[in-house]
Amino acid sequence: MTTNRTLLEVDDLKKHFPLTEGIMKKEIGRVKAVDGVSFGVEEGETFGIVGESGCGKSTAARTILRLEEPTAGSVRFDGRDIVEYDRSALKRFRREAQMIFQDPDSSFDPRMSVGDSIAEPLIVHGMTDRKRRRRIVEQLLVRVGLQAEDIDRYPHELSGGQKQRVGLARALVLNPRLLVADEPVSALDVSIQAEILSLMDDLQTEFGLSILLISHNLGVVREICDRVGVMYLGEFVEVGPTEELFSDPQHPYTRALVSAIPSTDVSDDSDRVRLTGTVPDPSNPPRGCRFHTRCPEVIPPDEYVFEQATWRSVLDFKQRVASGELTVERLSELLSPEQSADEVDVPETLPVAKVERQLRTEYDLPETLEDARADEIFTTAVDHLANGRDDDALEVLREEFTTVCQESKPDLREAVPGHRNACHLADDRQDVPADELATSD
Ligand SMILES: Nc1ncnc2c1ncn2[C@@H]1O[C@H](COP(=O)(O)OP(=O)(O)OP(=O)(O)O)[C@@H](O)[C@H]1O
Repeated sequence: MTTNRTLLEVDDLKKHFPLTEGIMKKEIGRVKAVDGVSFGVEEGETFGIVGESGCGKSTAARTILRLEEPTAGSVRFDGRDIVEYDRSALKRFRREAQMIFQDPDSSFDPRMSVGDSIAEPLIVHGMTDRKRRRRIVEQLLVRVGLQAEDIDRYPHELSGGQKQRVGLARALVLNPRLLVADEPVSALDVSIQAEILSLMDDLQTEFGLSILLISHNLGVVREICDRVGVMYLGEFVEVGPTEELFSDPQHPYTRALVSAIPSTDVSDDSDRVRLTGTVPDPSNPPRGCRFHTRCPEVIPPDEYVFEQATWRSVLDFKQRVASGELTVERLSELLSPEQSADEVDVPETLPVAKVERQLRTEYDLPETLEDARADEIFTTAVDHLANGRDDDALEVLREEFTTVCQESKPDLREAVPGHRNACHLADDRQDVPADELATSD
């Protein structure tokens, strides 16, 4: 139950880590782990951040809690910027904003009893009355589904699920207003996951908590989040109400993630979107839309007619040429897959027709592209490659096979009230009145 009062407000938050070299630690680049993220969490609301491993979720959470200093942007908690907190405000913030982790062991000292672990924050914050502490801890243990007698047990005597319940008790003992949960259930069995999520949901209502839930698992965020932000390479690509985001995902990346959620009908994967390629390096993110290098819906150039899947393959080919991988040497290896790399004879030039056949097979391209002019460009590029002129091949491809997705960065904009997404495909929709959008399919 939210109050419509914003507790946490994150504005254009950035956290970059320097990449250094040598003993002088010369900066040679920056990992843009979080690169301009904005969202708010209301009192009593659960906001989820979801995305693949390495997209910056944990760094965002740690920076929001000021466990890392932000590179830029602001985080306001209850209206005040956390970067400007003095010591006493920071101490209060440490009480009001708590975190739980994937591995509950990391928050426990194995030599401390469950009771002592949960009570530790009370001592740190000045509660000296031992009996009172014990009473509070016993009540909390019951509240998180354990027994008062568990107070004298030790972490090694507990199962993973029980440990996470103790982790929750410890996080709640100071009566916080915000709980940041970083992959709180991903180390647990699926049956236990549902129990812990349902417990978090109950505790939220009971304690009037706001929760920031971080997970790579869409099923988990769908379970308890009111709203979700989908993160890719340090940025949000879509932010919206959970059910809307799952039933009508606006961004191709969200569509791909949602389609990959295992269906109850295992034979039905007809709508499943398969993403090609790996997540690019966050120290050198792609130009334009960061997702364009993997996007199944990447926009083709106006000048040519392409089937969508063919255009994706052509761009994959262009990216491989740009990576400098398709040298005559590498192509020779591709043409002789039965030989090991050091056995392959590398001539100065290769037969163009053979290379072309091989590349068409590899990129699942038809014998001739639908658009005759596009086919000519492809053949010209292959001709350059087969003759060792990689730079010329790249120049032709760069000049002719362009996409707005690479050329300009889409803004995160509201296409439907309360639902933002950053995609050029949605740009046409920006001018349509919101009430029409809500009813259009
Ligand atoms: N202290 C650090 N120094 C340098 N790079 C870092 C540091 N912490 C994180 N990174 C990098 O920042 C990027 C984002 O990492 P982060 O852990 O926030 O992602 P994540 O989405 O939480 O992934 P995971 O679920 O795998 O932890 C990664 O490329 C990671 O290697």
